Amino acid sequence: MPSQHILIIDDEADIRELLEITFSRMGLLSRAAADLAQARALLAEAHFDLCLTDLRLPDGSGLDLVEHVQRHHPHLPVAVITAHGSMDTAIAALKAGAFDFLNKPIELPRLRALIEAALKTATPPPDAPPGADRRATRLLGDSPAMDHIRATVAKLARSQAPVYIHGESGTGKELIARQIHDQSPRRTAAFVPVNCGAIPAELVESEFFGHLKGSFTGAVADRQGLFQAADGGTLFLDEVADLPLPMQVKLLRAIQERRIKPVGATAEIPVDVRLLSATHKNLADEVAAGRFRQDLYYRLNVIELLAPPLRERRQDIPQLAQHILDRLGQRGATPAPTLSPDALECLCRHTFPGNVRELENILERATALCDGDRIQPADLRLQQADDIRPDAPATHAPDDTPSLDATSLDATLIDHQREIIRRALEQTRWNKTEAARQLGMTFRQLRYRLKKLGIE
Ligand SMILES: Nc1ncnc2c1ncn2[C@@H]1O[C@H](COP(=O)(O)OP(=O)(O)OP(=O)(O)O)[C@@H](O)[C@H]1O
Repeated sequence: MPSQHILIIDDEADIRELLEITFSRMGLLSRAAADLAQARALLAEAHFDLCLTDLRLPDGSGLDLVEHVQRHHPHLPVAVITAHGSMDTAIAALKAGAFDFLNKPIELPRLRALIEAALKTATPPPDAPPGADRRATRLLGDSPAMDHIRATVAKLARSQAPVYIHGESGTGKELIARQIHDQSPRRTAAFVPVNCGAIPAELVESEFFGHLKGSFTGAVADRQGLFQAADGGTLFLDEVADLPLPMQVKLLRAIQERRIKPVGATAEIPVDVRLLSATHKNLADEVAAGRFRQDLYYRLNVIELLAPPLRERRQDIPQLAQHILDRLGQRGATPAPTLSPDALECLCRHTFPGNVRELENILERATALCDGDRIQPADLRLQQADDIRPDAPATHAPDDTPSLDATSLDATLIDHQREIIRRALEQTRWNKTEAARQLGMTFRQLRYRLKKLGIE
């Protein structure tokens, strides 16, 4: 990469020299500035591919430079050098838009990894390797909220900062995380999603960090953990609020040190992983309740992104519905039916407690149930679906369960409800609180419905 230029900003001459020598060994050109004023002047006169700045400078802070670059050279990545252990300043720099940070004393392998990653962000990301699995759908939607999310995703893809995505279930948090990865220079390495709530507490450490053969009963062979699987790529911690407290401590350490220790190993292994996390819970409340460590919260929540509920961006519904129907058509033997204008209007009025995932379920069911090639309002079964809305009043106390009246609720729908609820229960290993959440209803409403449908 002989033509790439790096701007070094540090007031200590020997650090400038060390960096210049390192870069020239990497085949990179560099120029150095001793303070902010010199740096600004150099930025105005020459083109750079990366800035590396100390935070404490004689005429201001490296954060001022991060802000200056954000404003005047928004595509130029800036990394900051921070004093060892000063995590607060590192986080402030990431929030201000720094691409990444480097602790003093500078470790050369880490410096090289940072430079390589930064220079990749400065050039357009390569195409995915042939045969790569392009699972992720595009983020669809015409609403200003989705425009904002797409623009933010494009910006965040250029940074290494941890991003915390929150929003109701089914709003597209995982899809957003995939998009950040897919648009980032890490896209040729793995995107590894993990549902933190689904791993038994006693196996979490081994799942995350791997283990050596014989390190515990059942460890019959060496096994790589999720951090190693995501090395060079992105680890997506879904439902991060469900991580057991002892594991939270270990995760924090792994993030800060950028090293992990497999269970049973004596030596640590360096890892280069970008962390994205999500939960439908309010993580700040979890911290206040003592269920989530504040220091880890602070470390994961460097940049926060909200996935808004579908009812707040109803104008996205037609495009999403069309996309879902097209996909169903590609999967099935016959083309998917189309929505009648009335059916579309009904969808646009629905509240979607289960968000886009609920829209997918409604359309899949309607495709199976409709006559001919047109979905009519009745095929959507929205009345009944609204019946299980979280905000729908719980009209029946669990103990005055009404008898099933086949005339008011047709048999197909009952079977369907039974199947949806049973699937949710199986997915959550019969955790009713979690199943109720996934279904977008209260625990009381689920209990009532279980009785009514005779599931126990
Ligand atoms: N903007 C969107 N464009 C296209 N598809 C979307 C969009 N948002 C969500 N989806 C689709 O909706 C489904 C649910 O999305 P996803 O799994 O990302 O939600 P989530 O918020 O992570 O849910 P949970 O909190 O339950 O894990 C997926 O099939 C996803 O592809």
